[in-house]
Amino acid sequence: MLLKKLDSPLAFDIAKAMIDGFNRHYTLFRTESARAKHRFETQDWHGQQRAQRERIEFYDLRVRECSRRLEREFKAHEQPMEVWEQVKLLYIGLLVNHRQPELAETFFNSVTTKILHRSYFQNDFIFVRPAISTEYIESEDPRRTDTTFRSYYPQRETIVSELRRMIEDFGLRVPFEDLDRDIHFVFEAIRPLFDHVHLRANFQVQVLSSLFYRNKGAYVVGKVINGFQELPFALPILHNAQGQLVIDALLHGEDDLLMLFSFARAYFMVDMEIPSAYVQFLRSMMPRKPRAEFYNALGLAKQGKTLFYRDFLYHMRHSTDRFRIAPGIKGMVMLVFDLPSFPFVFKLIKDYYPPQKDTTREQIRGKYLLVKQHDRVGRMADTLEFSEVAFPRERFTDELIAEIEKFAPSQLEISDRDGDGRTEVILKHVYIERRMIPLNIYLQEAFDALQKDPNDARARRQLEHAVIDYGNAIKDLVAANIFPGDMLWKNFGITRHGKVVFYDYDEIEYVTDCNFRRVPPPRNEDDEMSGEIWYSVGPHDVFPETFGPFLLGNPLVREVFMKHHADLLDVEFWQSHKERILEGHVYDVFPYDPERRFRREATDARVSTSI
Ligand SMILES: Nc1ncnc2c1ncn2[C@@H]1O[C@H](COP(=O)(O)OP(=O)(O)OP(=O)(O)O)[C@@H](O)[C@H]1O
Repeated sequence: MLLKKLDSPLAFDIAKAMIDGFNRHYTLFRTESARAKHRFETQDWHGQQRAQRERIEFYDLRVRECSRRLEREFKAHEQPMEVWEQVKLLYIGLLVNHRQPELAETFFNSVTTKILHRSYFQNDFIFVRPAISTEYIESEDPRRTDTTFRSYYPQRETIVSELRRMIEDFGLRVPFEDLDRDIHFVFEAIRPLFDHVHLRANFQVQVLSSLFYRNKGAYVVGKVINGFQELPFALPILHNAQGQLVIDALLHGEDDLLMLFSFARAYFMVDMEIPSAYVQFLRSMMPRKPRAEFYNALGLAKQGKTLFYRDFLYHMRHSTDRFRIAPGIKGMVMLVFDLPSFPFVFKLIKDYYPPQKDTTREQIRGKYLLVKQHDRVGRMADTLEFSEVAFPRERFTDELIAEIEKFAPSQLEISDRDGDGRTEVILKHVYIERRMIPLNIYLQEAFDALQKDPNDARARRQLEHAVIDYGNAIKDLVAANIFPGDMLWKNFGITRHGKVVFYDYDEIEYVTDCNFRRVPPPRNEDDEMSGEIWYSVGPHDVFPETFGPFLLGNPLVREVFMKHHADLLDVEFWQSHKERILEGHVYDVFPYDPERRFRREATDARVSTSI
C-alpha cells in the first residue's frame, strides 16, 4: 500500500477515534488488573474470581462501543477504500510511541472487520503482521520507578536483606508472618540449584515489577542470574489462617513455571504498562512456549488469538500434511479433527446428536463459555473460538470432508470465496484446543503392554499414574464447583506434563446445581432383577454409586481406583463438598505439588494456604 498523499481529515478523525477507543479499553483493563492487589490484601476471593470472569468481556464491549461511535460520527462503513487506506497509515503514526502497539493493532483489526464487510476488506486494511516493533519499549517515567522488571545485586552477606527488600518493594499492605524465615527457606532452596557456589560478577535477581494475581495467590515471577546460568523462579505468596502473608514455596525451572502458566488455568491479573515486555521476559524463562499463550495467560486473549492464528498460518505454509479425523472415540456432539504436525485439535458442533444427548448448539456454546470464564484449576483445557475460518481444500482428507458433510453440513462451505483461484474449506464456527492423548488410548497402551508382559513396570506405572491423576482431576474440578457430567475416560486427556485434563464440556454442571442421591433400595424382586433404572431420576440427579460399572471394568484399574479414590463413588463426598461451596468456601487448588510447600514446623498447622 503506497499512498501519495495523506489529505483526508476524516481519515485522521477515524484513526483518532479508534486509538481513543483502544486507550479506553486498555485503561479499564489495566485498572481492573491493578485492583487485584487490593482484593488479595483484603482476601476478597469471590471478588477476585468475579473480576477474572468479567474482565474477559471487556474487549468485545469496547470493540462494539468503538465501532458504534465510528458509524454514528463518521458513517464509517460508507467510506471509500482511499479513506480506509489513510486511516491505517495515520493509525500507525499514532502508534509510534505507544506502549501497547501490538494490542492496539489487534483492536484496529477487530473494529475494522466489524465495520467493513468481509469481502470488502483485504489484508491491506488490517494488520496481518505487526507494523510497529515491540522491541525495547520502555516506560516514559523519568524516575524509572516503573520499569517492567527490577534488578537486585545481593552480595553473600546481604543476600537476605536484598531478598527482603525485593519482596517489600511490592508494597503489599499486609504483614508477613515471618518474612526473614521465609526468605531463608527460599535461599536454602535456591542454593543447591546452582552449579557454582561462587557468586559471579553478574550475580543478580530480576523480578517482574507487578505481582501475578490469581484466585487466592499472588506470585513473584523472576530469575536468578549467575555467570551463564539463569534460573527462572516464582514465589507464591498466600495468606495464613491469621490473615498474615507467607511465601509458600519456591517454584523453579521451566517445568514448574509451565505448570503455573498452563493453558488449563485461569488468567492472571497483572498491572502492566508494557505487556510485550512482560511477554518477552516470560519467554526468556520458558522459551518453548508460544507468545500467544503468554498473552492468554495475562488475560489478553484477543492478542493470544491473533498470534495463534499467525503461528497457524505460518505452520500451514511450512507443512504439507493433511487434516484428518482425530484419533480416539468419535464424539456424539462434537466432530473433532486435527493436523498431525500441529499440536492442536479443531472441534465443530455437530448438527445432529443421538437421542441421549438432549442439548442444542446454544447450550453447548454456553457450556464452553462457562469453562472459559471459570477457574479451570489446571484441569480443563482452554479453548480458542474462531468463526469463518478458511483452510485450503487440498489439505483435507476426503474422509474428513465426508464426515463434516454428514454431521455438520450447516458449518461447511467449500468455495473460492476470496477469488484467488484456490478452493477453500470454510468453517462457520470452530473451537481449537491443545491436543492431548485421550486417556482411554493412554490406558489401552498400558493394557496392551501388560497383556504382553504382566511384569512390565513402565506400563504398570502408566496405568497407575493415569488412574490416580484422573481421580485427582475430578477432585480438583469439584473444588472449583464443576461436576464433569460425563466422566468416562475418553473425555479426559494427558498433557505433555503428564497431567490429566478434562475436555468434554457439553454435560458439565455446577456441583451446587446437582442433586447427589443414593440409589433407593429396590421395592420388590422385579426392581432388583430389572436391568433398567426403575426409580425416578430428575434432570439434576446424580448417583455416584453408579459410576463404578462404567469406569472400573478392568480389574487393574479398579484396584488402583479403589485404593486412591473410592470416595468418588460415595454420595457423602459429593454432598459435603456441595455444602461447603454453598457456605461460601473457596477451595485451595495448588498449581504445584503440595509436597513442594515449605514446612513451617511450628506454624504449619495454622497455615491455611491457598491459591
Ligand atoms: N483436546 C483433545 N486432544 C486430543 N483428542 C481430543 C481432544 N478433544 C477431543 N478429542 C478427541 O475427540 C473425541 C470427541 O471429543 P469430545 O469428547 O469433546 O466430543 P463429545 O461429542 O463432547 O463427546 P461425547 O460423545 O462424550 O459427549 C474424544 O473422545 C477424543 O478422542
